[in-house]
Amino acid sequence: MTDLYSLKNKRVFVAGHRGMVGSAIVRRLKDEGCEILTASRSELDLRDQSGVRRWIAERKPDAVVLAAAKVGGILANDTYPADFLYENLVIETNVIEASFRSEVGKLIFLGSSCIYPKFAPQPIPEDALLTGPLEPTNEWYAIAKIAGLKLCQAYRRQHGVDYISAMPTNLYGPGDNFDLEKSHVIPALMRKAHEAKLAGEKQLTIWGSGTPKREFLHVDDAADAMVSLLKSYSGDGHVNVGSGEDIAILELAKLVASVVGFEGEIRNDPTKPDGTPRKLMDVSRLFETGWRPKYELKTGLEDAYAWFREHVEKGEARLNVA
Ligand SMILES: NC(=O)c1ccc[n+]([C@@H]2O[C@H](COP(=O)([O-])OP(=O)(O)OC[C@H]3O[C@@H](n4cnc5c(N)ncnc54)[C@H](OP(=O)(O)O)[C@@H]3O)[C@@H](O)[C@H]2O)c1
Ligand SMILES: C[C@@H]1O[C@H](OP(=O)(O)OP(=O)(O)OC[C@H]2O[C@@H](n3cnc4c(=O)[nH]c(N)nc43)[C@H](O)[C@@H]2O)[C@@H](O)[C@H](O)[C@@H]1O
Repeated sequence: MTDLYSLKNKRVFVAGHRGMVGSAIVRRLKDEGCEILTASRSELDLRDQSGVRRWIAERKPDAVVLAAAKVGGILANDTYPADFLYENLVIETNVIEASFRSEVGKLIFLGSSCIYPKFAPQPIPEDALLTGPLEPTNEWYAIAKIAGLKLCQAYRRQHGVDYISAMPTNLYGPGDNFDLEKSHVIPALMRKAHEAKLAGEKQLTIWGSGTPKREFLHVDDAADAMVSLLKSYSGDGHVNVGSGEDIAILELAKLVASVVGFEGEIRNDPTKPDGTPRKLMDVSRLFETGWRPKYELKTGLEDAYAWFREHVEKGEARLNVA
């Protein structure tokens, strides 16, 4: 990738620095020689418009990474539609507008692969956006994320600012949310397999039919891609960020079980939703820059499980989230 924007000696605000993605971006940015600005939620609630305007005006970052959001898996998205739509809309509008007011030159907004239609062509190219109905379990979150990427595009077109958007696929890794009801599939299955192994249980239950396919990316690879885009991408269109490979949920469950060392039976719970049948993104726009992920799924899962075991023993893993 050719660098167009240097982060050296820049002041970079990472919104959401305590989350899985934000903390990975902070780790990755340490190689860039920049000053990293952060604010905990108690210091700055990103839903507070005047607070966000004031905080950004006082700190004057050069660049902003917008990795703060209300995030959850399929059931959380389906259960709390108002929270997922309202909180995400307000966080992104506050941060993007306040950044523009304070003359922040560069901003990267993080969306999600759920922005695409439920039955989009596979692999999903960036131009599949707004070509069909969304997956009902996460349409609220998807609409907020579409608004966020459109807001970046609108500020770019009207005001000429260099605000870009990345759409990451399903992510996993250190710092994930392991709440059994509100998490994504990998942390949920990892915790279920770990607890079943410790308890000597003979069965583990996965949600839905096990047939949906998903694409996964280790969060450190995602953070590396985001920082690469921040330095080298300056386009009007959003960029898919993924591994380019997908796997059926039942196969994923078997892989997680083998990484954890759970040898029992895997059962289905058909009362839980499957969600979209397949969500593999076309990552050629990103791969054309030369960027590639470093983790294979199995080695990424081993890394994530090593992190989980260490932190669950110390009481530092997120097992119950609000
Ligand atoms: N995880 C995935 O599979 C995935 C996939 C695609 C895209 N993404 C995107 O990546 C970004 C980060 O996701 P993540 O997985 O890192 O989620 P996460 O672990 O839940 O982190 C979200 C972060 O946002 C912060 N936050 C939320 N509401 C806030 C508020 N009102 N004020 C201040 N801070 C607030 C949280 O603060 P607290 O620590 O105080 O709660 C947390 O630090 C999101 O934009 C998400 O859409 C994630
Ligand atoms: C990246 C995120 O993807 C999310 O969709 P989505 O891929 O279905 O998110 P997940 O919650 O990871 O679920 C992926 C698939 O795994 C199945 N699954 C099996 N067992 C489990 C389990 O124990 N927990 C969970 N959570 N799933 C499980 C689930 O039914 C679904 O088919 C969106 O709701 C968000 O908006 C976001 O975009």
